[in-house]
Amino acid sequence: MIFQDSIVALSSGRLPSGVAVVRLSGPATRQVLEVICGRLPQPRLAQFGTFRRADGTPLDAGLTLFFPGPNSFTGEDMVEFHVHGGRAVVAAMLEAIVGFDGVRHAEPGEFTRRAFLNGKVDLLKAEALADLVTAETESQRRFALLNSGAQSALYTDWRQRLIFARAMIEAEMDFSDEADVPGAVGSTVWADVQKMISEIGAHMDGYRQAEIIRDGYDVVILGAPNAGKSSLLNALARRDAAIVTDEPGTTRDLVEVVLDLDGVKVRLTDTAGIREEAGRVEQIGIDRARDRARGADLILHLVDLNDPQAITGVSTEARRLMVGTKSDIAPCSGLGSTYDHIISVTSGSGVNELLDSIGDYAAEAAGNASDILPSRQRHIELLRKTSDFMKAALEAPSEAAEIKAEYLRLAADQLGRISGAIDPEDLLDVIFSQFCIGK
Ligand SMILES: Nc1nc2c(c(=O)[nH]1)N(C=O)[C@@H](CNc1ccc(C(=O)N[C@@H](CCC(=O)O)C(=O)O)cc1)CN2
Ligand SMILES: Nc1nc2c(ncn2[C@@H]2O[C@H](COP(=O)(O)OP(=O)(O)OP(=O)(O)O)[C@@H](O)[C@H]2O)c(=O)[nH]1
Repeated sequence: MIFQDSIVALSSGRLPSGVAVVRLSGPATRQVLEVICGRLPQPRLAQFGTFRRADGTPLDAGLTLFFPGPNSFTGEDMVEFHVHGGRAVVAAMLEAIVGFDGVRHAEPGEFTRRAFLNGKVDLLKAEALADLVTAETESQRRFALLNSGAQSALYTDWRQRLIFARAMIEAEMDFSDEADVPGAVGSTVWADVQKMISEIGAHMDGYRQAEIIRDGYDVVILGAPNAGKSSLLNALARRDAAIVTDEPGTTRDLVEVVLDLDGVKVRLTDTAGIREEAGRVEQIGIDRARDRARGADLILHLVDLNDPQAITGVSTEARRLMVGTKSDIAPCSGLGSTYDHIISVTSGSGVNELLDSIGDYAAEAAGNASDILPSRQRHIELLRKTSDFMKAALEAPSEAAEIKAEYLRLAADQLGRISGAIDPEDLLDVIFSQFCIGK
């Protein structure tokens, strides 16, 4: 695809920085290079020199990397100017470059969008690159890197098998008048369609794991007022995120902290202490606590060993750890079997063991980030449609071979939409607007 506009942006991070990378892509690249560097540099070799405006005044001195199209990230002529990372330096470079005819500032994700439109990456890879840029934990990084290739391969394989299945069914239709066509073609084809339905189903089941990697493993601290919930949250977060007092009912709203436990993102939420007689504001907090517990992955149920009190109205499918608190002032007698952990935030006893347990459960739920999983709701919706069309193909009566073949075509098309091979236009704005500028 040939674009008239050239696009420029700062592609490296926040200024000031040691070095900043200004990236330009499009047909104006060569002309800009001839003016700013005074010549066209050798392709794909870093070259040092002075950058100048058209009137010869110097802008900065730095490295240039020229990627002639189509062998570049976008597929167009591209150049990277590696300049000193000062605000004024970058502003002067950008201003000089947008001064050329046909050059404008890039929109978020526009370099990757051009890479997609030029066939350099498919939508799955583009999404994975966005995930790689925003990855904060080790498991997010590994997952995004894996997805930048493996998801495409998996969906392409299914799509090709579906296209093959349809071709076989259509061939069988064309030759059905002839007596000696082997009827066995159909049965192998349908066995493979059945097999793909279960493969896709198993793959979709992994979406929760992908959500945990992306959004975090959801841990909720519950307990009666004064059980020591906020103290534990602060101890695990190693900062004063929640207010601690000896007054029951201190925490009224949800307080959330994000932890990185051995490369897995964990969201830890402190809640209002649950009790029956509460004032209006406190009651709202208690309702929120019960709500939050419903969707949690793990509940830490805290009980003050000196004053054990039940909590009511909590329904959740989450795993629950019973945690006895304030062991430093508790009489130590036969408490072991009721509690999974016994802790004292004051003395620190048991806190690291509890943190290790949370980390183990989170790591188990996130997996080892080596499975190929669907990574967007968009993928799930299209996979579900794929699978529904395949089921419809199987269920249609065998004399309606044409209808069966049509369902297989529809199924294959849904997979084509995931990678952007089919009908991508309506999706592009949604997907690329979530990128950062310069990517
Ligand atoms: N300086 C710099 N570092 C960077 C990037 C960049 O654009 N610039 N990247 C930006 O994301 C990533 C690397 N991704 C890249 C992907 C493709 C090509 C590229 O030139 N592709 C050509 C040639 C491939 C080849 O020689 O094998 C092509 O696809 O035709 C360059 C970088 C991370 N590091
Ligand atoms: N001795 C001792 N006191 C503790 C310990 N943990 C918390 N406390 C005290 O218990 C009181 C209540 O602690 P919080 O952490 O505010 O309890 P909470 O469960 O968040 O209370 P609410 O917000 O009212 O629901 C405070 O005075 C804390 O200092 C502990 O391990 N040992």
